[in-house]
Amino acid sequence: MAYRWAKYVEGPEDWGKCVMGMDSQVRQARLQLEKQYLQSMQLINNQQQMCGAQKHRPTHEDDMVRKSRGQQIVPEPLPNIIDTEVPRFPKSSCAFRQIVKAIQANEVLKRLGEEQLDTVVESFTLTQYGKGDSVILEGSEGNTMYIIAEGELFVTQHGQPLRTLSAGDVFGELAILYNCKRTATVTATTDVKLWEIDRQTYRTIVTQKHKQRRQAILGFLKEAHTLNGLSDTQLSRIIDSMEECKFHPGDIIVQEGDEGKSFFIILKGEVQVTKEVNGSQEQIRIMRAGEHFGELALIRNSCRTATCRALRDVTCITMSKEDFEETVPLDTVELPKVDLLDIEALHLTGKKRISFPDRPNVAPVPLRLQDLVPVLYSEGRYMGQPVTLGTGGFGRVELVSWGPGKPVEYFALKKIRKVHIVQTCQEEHVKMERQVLLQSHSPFVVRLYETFRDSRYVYMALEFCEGGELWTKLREAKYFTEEVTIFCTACVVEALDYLHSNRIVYRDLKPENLMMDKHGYVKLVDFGFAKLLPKGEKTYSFCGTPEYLAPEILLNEGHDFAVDFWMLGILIFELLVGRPPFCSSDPQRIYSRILDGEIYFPTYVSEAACSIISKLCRNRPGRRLGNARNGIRGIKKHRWFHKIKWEKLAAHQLSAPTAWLIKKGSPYVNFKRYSMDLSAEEDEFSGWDEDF
Ligand SMILES: Nc1ncnc2c1ncn2[C@@H]1O[C@H](COP(=O)(O)OP(=O)(O)OP(=O)(O)O)[C@@H](O)[C@H]1O
Ligand SMILES: Nc1nc2c(ncn2[C@@H]2O[C@@H]3COP(=O)(O)O[C@H]3[C@H]2O)c(=O)[nH]1
Ligand SMILES: Nc1nc2c(ncn2[C@@H]2O[C@@H]3COP(=O)(O)O[C@H]3[C@H]2O)c(=O)[nH]1
Repeated sequence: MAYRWAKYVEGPEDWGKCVMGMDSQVRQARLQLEKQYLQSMQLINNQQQMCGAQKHRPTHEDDMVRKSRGQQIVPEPLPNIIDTEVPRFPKSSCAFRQIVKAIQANEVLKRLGEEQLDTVVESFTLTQYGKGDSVILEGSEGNTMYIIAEGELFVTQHGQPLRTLSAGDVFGELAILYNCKRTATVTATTDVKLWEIDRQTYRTIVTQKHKQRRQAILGFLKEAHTLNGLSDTQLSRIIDSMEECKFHPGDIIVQEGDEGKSFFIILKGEVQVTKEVNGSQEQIRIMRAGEHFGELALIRNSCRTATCRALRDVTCITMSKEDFEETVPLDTVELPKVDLLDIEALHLTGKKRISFPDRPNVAPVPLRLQDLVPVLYSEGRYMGQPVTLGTGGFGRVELVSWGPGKPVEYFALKKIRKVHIVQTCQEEHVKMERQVLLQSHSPFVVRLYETFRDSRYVYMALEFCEGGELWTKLREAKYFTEEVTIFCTACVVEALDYLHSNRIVYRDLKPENLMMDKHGYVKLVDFGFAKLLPKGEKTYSFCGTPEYLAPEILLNEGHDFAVDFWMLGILIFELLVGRPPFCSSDPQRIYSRILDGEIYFPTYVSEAACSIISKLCRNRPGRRLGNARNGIRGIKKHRWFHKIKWEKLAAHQLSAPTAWLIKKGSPYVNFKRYSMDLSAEEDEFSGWDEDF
């Protein structure tokens, strides 16, 4: 289908949140935004023209639907990386510059902060290969990234020549982010010298630096008397909303008499504070790293009371008044004695937050593996073979029911190959999946009745979602109507609400992980990446599906519940459009687009949908809808969801607009057909699975 694309600019109520930095710049940027907004609204309404910069218009490749399932990036166990000392290797300034230049030419790595960059560069080691040596073999697992110091190499794929690489070129760069398979072979055509760095070293540096920086900023915020009394969780949210800005010597950051719109914390450099006395500027003080300014006008709702000027190169983190208010209400700034988020949570639970229908998380009678029998295909080419509902790298999910003489009741039996789990070091994740699912009692989360084990498999007896996968339905329909999308994602919001209030972050939202019951209600399945996360803490594992990864995961900044809101925004987009907003056959391009953060919408997408997606997919996690002080209620109250009666949805009292997607017939009619699994599985006796 051919349609036009537009870049959405958040509406007037969001303008203050769109722009950070100096007040005078804010005013200019607002005018610009206002102009763009009016233009884009006109264009969206007319559905006639492109808005935004033409040169960024999505290419033909972007326009294609996602035909294959998103490849999961499995969290990698990296024990104690955070506490490890990274090796450093002194380099000549010429070598240093060569490495910096190569990094800065890379779409993802160029976003490293100054301190991270220096340490990363120092950690590269020099290695040599002879003419004819293969440095990378297509299909092998990658752990190292290279920059060519001297010599030439040749790239081939499936035996076909691709290109020549020479001094300064980077290759094998994806391996620095995660454990991926090499996509091409790289062979030295001369003797070569290469700079190399492995993933563990890179991640250790980046993660350590982010942690140190976060700790330092938290320390500064705790010192700020105006924020005295805010909890660590609130301060952490403030950090998640703040952006870095730089000023040159002489720049006026805050002008006396101007309207105050943001406040600043100095990370580096010196800021002079002056006040006008009898027509001339009198210095009041010099402020340095750790001190903050610009809060007075913000709190008093008055004009700036002094001028603040950069004395040398200054780096600050800054936050707008609107963001500050969204994170922590201003009227509580001076005297919050208790954790507001706790009060909010109490208030919510007291208000009979979710009234689930009475569905205990247990099967009618105790389940035993020997009581379950496979359901067999009753027609077609697989007639008489066991019904497989789905497969994954782990094994498969089969349809089973009680044995003869019992009432007909179906279960989905997930069989996980133990050898595979041990080989890929996924024991902890499978255990976590079991723990989270057994503890979850929500109609929007697939129920786990019982788990079993034998010498080859661990088993999960799951509630059978007979409506099938949303992914398959989406491929059949190409894209969903707004009504269907609203309903599906409302179910997801309920699931996230439930999980987050139980401190569980999901981390793998996508249509492939959503299934429907027979009425068309949507449930989350596949909790392989779910994690219990204490309040205010971050987790650092790199995992998810490329198109759905949040910027903070890509940047190894540490992430928390806000990644689920980002992924919700991507999901809404994919359901409405048929493909995610950041899409390419080349993962590097996906990542660079995610980090650029510009979303282009086909013009048929409603303004309300553009608005909610843009708010969920804000780059800074602290600024995302769902992560502000109203929590997930902020999402539920968004106008895009105005037709959803949340209490009725929770009680399954709404008729699902998805019902027409579900075929009637055999219990497996909504599933693809699979032939029988004939592979011989190995035994595994290490005992990691004794809880199953
Ligand atoms: N409760 C269920 N009811 C019906 N079918 C199911 C159920 N759970 C899983 N399936 C089917 O099995 C497939 C694989 O299940 P699941 O996603 O849980 O496994 P996974 O290993 O975690 O998969 P992947 O390797 O894709 O991550 C699903 O895509 C779906 O088709
Ligand atoms: N797939 C592919 N890789 C290329 C190309 N040109 C250079 N390379 C590099 O070859 C490398 C092979 O291993 P990786 O997949 O890790 O990373 C790949 C790229 O860095 C190209 O055109 N295609
Ligand atoms: N008025 C005043 N502002 C100061 C002083 N020292 C630092 N500042 C900072 O200068 C800032 C100017 O902008 P604001 O009035 O928003 O907030 C002010 C304070 O954060 C001082 O002695 N007087």
